[in-house]
Amino acid sequence: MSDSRVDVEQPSSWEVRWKGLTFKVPDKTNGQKTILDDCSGAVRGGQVCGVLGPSGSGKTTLLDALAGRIDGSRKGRVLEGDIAGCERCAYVQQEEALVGVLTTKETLHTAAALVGGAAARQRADALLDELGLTSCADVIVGTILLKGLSGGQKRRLSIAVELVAEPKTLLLDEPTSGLDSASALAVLEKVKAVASSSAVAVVLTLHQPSHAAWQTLDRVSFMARGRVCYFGDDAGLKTFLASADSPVPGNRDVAEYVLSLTNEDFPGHGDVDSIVAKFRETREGDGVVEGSAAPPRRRAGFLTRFAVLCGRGFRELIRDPGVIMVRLAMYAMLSALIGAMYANVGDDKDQESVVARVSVLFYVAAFMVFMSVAVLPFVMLQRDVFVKERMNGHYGVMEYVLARFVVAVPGVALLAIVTTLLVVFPAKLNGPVIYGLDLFVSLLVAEGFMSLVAACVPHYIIGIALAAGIFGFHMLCEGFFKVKSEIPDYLKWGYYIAFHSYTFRIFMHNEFNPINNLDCKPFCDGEEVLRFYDMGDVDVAADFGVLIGFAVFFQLCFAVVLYKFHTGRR
Ligand SMILES: Nc1ncnc2c1ncn2[C@@H]1O[C@H](COP(=O)(O)OP(=O)(O)OP(=O)(O)O)[C@@H](O)[C@H]1O
Repeated sequence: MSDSRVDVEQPSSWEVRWKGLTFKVPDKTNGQKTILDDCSGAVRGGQVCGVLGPSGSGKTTLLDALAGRIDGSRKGRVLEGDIAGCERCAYVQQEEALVGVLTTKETLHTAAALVGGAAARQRADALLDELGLTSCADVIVGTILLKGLSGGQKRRLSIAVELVAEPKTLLLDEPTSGLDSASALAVLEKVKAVASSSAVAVVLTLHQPSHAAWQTLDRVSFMARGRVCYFGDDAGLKTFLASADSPVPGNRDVAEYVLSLTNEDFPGHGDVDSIVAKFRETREGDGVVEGSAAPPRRRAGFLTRFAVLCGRGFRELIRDPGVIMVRLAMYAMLSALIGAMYANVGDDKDQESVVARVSVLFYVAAFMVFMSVAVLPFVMLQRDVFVKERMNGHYGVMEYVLARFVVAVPGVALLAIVTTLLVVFPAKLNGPVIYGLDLFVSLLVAEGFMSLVAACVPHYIIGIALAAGIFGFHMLCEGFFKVKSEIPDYLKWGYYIAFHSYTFRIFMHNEFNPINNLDCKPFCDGEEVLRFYDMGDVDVAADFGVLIGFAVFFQLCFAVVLYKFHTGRR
């Protein structure tokens, strides 16, 4: 499909054109299911084309195909046809993917900063006005807890965000779904105005347009079971229907009539096969247009994009501190309880004290790191915004992953500091600095691991179950329940791949290495305790190196998974 895009000549005055689009997927019962069947159409810059049809008729799939978001290389699939004029297109999908804590103006200014240049910022300000968002410029988009923009305002903001980069073609999937008729009309009227003023070709899907909404459309395409029943303008539609022996009754709304005529799910529909056959005799969109390709989308440099993403991430963290605050409260509460339960244990030199110190260190290495699972739903929530922005060319994977990492560092540092203060000092353990650093690096590793899991699973419940299982295995292997030499050979790899092992080793060395004398039977000093736990050979610097290696490895894997699998292509 991608190669075939060059086969169609490019338009001079801007035009998006598709010809013979066919998409088939494997199907268990029939061998193959046709989702799009020889669909064609053309929309000029400044025009708005509405794609209508019953549910499941292939409207969204058509937009996906135009946006290049269908993976035709998957086994058993067929994707054929030619597309021109979508090289610089923006796609606004049905589900909004916006950052909830940013205001309307900030959202547009962030989009402008990612494009780069003063002109983009001016355009963002102009779009505020053009899309009727001035009155809500300082209102936040809205989160689960904080009410923000209305549905219609969010829809217009999503569109405005994409228009900042001056696309030539704008694809909108169901821009009016879930809106009342006045809001739906407002969205369509604004889109129509921007299309005219910026000469953007707009293709949008609609379900049941009101009469006023219908008037905003320059072109319409009716679809049924993946086939085009009609493509053209309003006047041509009536003529065509009359020629296809299905004239529009005088008392019927034309859009409503055609939708009932082509909806084969319910009784009373027309002969769709013959309407499609009739249209194919005379259809539009099969011609060839001449012209030149659009220049590529403008984008700020890598460092600017990285800085913008960092800025946005920190702003999110500060404005919506709920997640980090809940985590902080949990760490502080558990740490205070550990500190209280094991108060002054470091003053004692007996066997009980040795057992107690090892227990505290194991608990913190295992459970405090395990609590990083809380990161998972948060990463998954951000995933939709990432995919949308990446697909529309706002930024790439590397700057996104780097910025997420940088934004996570202060929160993780805070968790490590609070835990260290509330555990090490009341329990009078040794080496608070190394202890805190060990916990800090381990929590960063765990954050990276959880980000990777979040990128790999379709639902957070699966992710939490998976992470809990892996962390459980790590705890089992980290050298507490069974020391390294006692772990069966066939499971010894678990000790090495469990990053908890290195966290625990550093804790143990930090605690027991400085102890020169102990007042208990099996151990006369800290060295002996370490040897007992098979940790006589611990090299703290090397183990820190391994932990840092894990942190880098998980972030790289996270980037690779995002790059390969979160493309927005389906
Ligand atoms: N990759 C795919 N594999 C299997 N079936 C698919 C695939 N993509 C789309 N379909 C099927 O093709 C049909 C058309 O889907 P599409 O989402 O394009 O319809 P639609 O007209 O946008 O529907 P709605 O108005 O309800 O959103 C549906 O039956 C859908 O299940």
